[in-house]
Amino acid sequence: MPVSTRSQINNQDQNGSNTEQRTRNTSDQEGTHASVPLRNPHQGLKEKLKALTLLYEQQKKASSTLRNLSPKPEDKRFSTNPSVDLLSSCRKKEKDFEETKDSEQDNVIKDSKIPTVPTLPYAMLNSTVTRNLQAPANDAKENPVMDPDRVIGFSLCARKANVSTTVARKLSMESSVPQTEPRGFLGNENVLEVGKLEAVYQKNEASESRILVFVRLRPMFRKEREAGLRCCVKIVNRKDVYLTEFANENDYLRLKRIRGRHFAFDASFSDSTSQQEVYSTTTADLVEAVLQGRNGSVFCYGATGAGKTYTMLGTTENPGVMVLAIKDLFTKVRQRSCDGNHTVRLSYLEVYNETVRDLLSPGRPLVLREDKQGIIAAGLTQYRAYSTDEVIALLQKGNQNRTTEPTRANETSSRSHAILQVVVEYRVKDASMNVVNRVGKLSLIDLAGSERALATDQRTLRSLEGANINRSLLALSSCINALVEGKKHIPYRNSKLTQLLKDSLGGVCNTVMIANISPGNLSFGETQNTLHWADRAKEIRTKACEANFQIQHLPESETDKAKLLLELQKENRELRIQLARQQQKLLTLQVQSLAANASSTPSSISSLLTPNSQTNDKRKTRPSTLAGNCFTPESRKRREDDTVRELQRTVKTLEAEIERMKKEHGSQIKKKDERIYELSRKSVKTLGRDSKEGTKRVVTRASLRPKESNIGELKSPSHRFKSPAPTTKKRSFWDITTVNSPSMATLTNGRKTRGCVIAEPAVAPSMLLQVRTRGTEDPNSESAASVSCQS
Ligand SMILES: Nc1ncnc2c1ncn2[C@@H]1O[C@H](COP(=O)(O)OP(=O)(O)OP(=O)(O)O)[C@@H](O)[C@H]1O
Repeated sequence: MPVSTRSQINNQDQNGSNTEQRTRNTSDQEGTHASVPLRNPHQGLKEKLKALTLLYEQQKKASSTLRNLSPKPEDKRFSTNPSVDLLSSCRKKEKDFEETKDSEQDNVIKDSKIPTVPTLPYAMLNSTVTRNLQAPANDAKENPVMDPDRVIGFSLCARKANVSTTVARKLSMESSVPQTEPRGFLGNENVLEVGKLEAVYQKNEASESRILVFVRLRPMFRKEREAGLRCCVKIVNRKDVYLTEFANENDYLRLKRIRGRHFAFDASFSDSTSQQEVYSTTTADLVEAVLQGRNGSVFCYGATGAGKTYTMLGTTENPGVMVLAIKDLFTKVRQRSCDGNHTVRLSYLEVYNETVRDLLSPGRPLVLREDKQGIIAAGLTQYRAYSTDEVIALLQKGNQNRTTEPTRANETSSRSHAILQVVVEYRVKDASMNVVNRVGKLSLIDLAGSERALATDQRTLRSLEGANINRSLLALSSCINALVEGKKHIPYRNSKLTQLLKDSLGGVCNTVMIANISPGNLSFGETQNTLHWADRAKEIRTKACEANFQIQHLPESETDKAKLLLELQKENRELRIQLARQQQKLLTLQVQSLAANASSTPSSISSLLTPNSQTNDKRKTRPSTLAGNCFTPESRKRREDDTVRELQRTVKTLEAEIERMKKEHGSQIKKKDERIYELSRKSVKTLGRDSKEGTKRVVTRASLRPKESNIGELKSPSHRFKSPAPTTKKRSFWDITTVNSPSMATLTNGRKTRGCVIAEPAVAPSMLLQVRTRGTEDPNSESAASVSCQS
């Protein structure tokens, strides 16, 4: 029985073997010629074997090409066998690729939209091992292939890495990275541009938001190095994380086996990255967004001892994200305080063994409630903070209250999840006097470490804590899973932690996750776990984060009041300015009038007082002197003093004059009274005689007074009923002066103003002076006295 058929032979023919062709022809010929000899029944199998051998040799060639690539010295720690140093081979491939940028690889990348650097070596490997490419994606994650070259196993992981990288890159590139960017990842452009992340945030704000995921590798401790631990994590290009699993030393069969995985994140920080760099790449933009009324969350996730607390809190010398964010926040608030009122309030709580506790004022456990703002811890203290120092003091106080215990894995292990919440409220009045209220909330979360019971402690309390920590982290991972899968129900209620993180994960929030990992190969399991969840978290989409604006429309009456208040304040300001101007003017006028008085008053007064023309002449020169030395401070003061002295002298003279006149007046009145008395006596005698003649006449003192028709018209009624003596006494100096003035006839009311007196021509000596002169001449002269008395 012929085993092989024509079709089989044809198939083999397609493989192109001349020998086979010849054999087939021979057999055909043999077949056509009468007696068909019996074929060897194993012939077909042999041919098959040949073809397979050929294929095998081809594959072997391809893998030997890879093996020939020499490893770089710094990568040796990743490999027990230099010939299979995966990372170094990848590097070499990358380098080769750089040199032949325009080669077919570009086309592959273009077609498949696979980023260049990390994918290239794997792409090549994948093309070599086509079978692996067809493997289902799910298997690819952890699919060590036991192959003589062992590289294939990594290539499978790498294929998955390609997938994840593609997802990550797509997300990043969608928003910020230009399409030509992949080449930039090749070594030269290692520096991660923070601006790109800003663009991601902006994109997030615009439509949908996704969680940004960062990875931070902690440095290896000396203790770990001394214990012979090897570093299983390598960070390349500030984005890609290569995780290598070394075989167990006791597993002799798999001693040379290496498994690995590749991950890509928004940014990955190596063990030498500074705290400031971590802060500015991950959180600085969130702080800015919070000030604009958006919510932001940063949480650290990772195994115990991986550096979460170090990243969030840091040390005194190297403060962490919490401290740097608060500092930045206050700096920005101070810069903007001129255009509104900012209020910063903060609270600090921990979730320990599924109970929520206030770290700033410890007491009874708090109850979580859901209201319009989301989940809140009822009774949580909110401190109003005014400065960074105050916040740092509060943080220290809170940390003292936080539960930490030494475990086998970490000497200062945090046994609780700590959440620092900073609420920034910004109030400002817009043009229409409405109060605009913006509220932004920043949550900074330091999670407790996920751990294995063995890694920490076996004691009861510690294991209980560990179980609770793990339970809440498990709940967190369930939520992440549900969110990634787009499920309707997200099991937030499974733990207190997820309830508190509800806003950050699925709410209206910009969220950042920092996955902390340890470098030691002993922590491979935890590191892989952390990276797995971090990779998953990248796919979580939160709701578009819009600014929390609240506009409070004031009632009309309030608006009117506010407007009125503003108007009044404006008016008040203007009036104050006017007043200041007027006061200045007044001061100038006073100075001028003082100067004018200094020049005119003494001369006029003295002209009134002294008829001496010499004195007048002397004084008349003053104005010219004043005009000459126009207000030099010394001369002005001197002149003012002179004026004052002169005025004082004049006043004294006038007072003396008045006294003298009073005396004279008194004596004249006395004389008059005596005369009246005499006259009345005489008239009584005459009356006596008249009565004898039959006529009765009543004589009063007033009737005896001389007629005062010329001035009596304007006398007050009291004048009529008072005795002459007091009336005369009451008359003032000015009345005397005016009455005696010769120009009196020209005055309407018989009264002169003070100005008129001063304006009296100096040449006409006043009556007062005449009186004095006459008085001096003949003080007892009756006629003179009577004239003055009449006045
Ligand atoms: N980037 C780093 N640079 C220097 N030291 C670090 C770094 N990260 C962590 N460490 C150190 O590692 C130790 C453990 O870190 P840390 O306490 O932050 O871990 P953790 O993840 O918070 O652990 P746990 O979950 O148990 O609280 C600390 O002594 C810390 O100072």
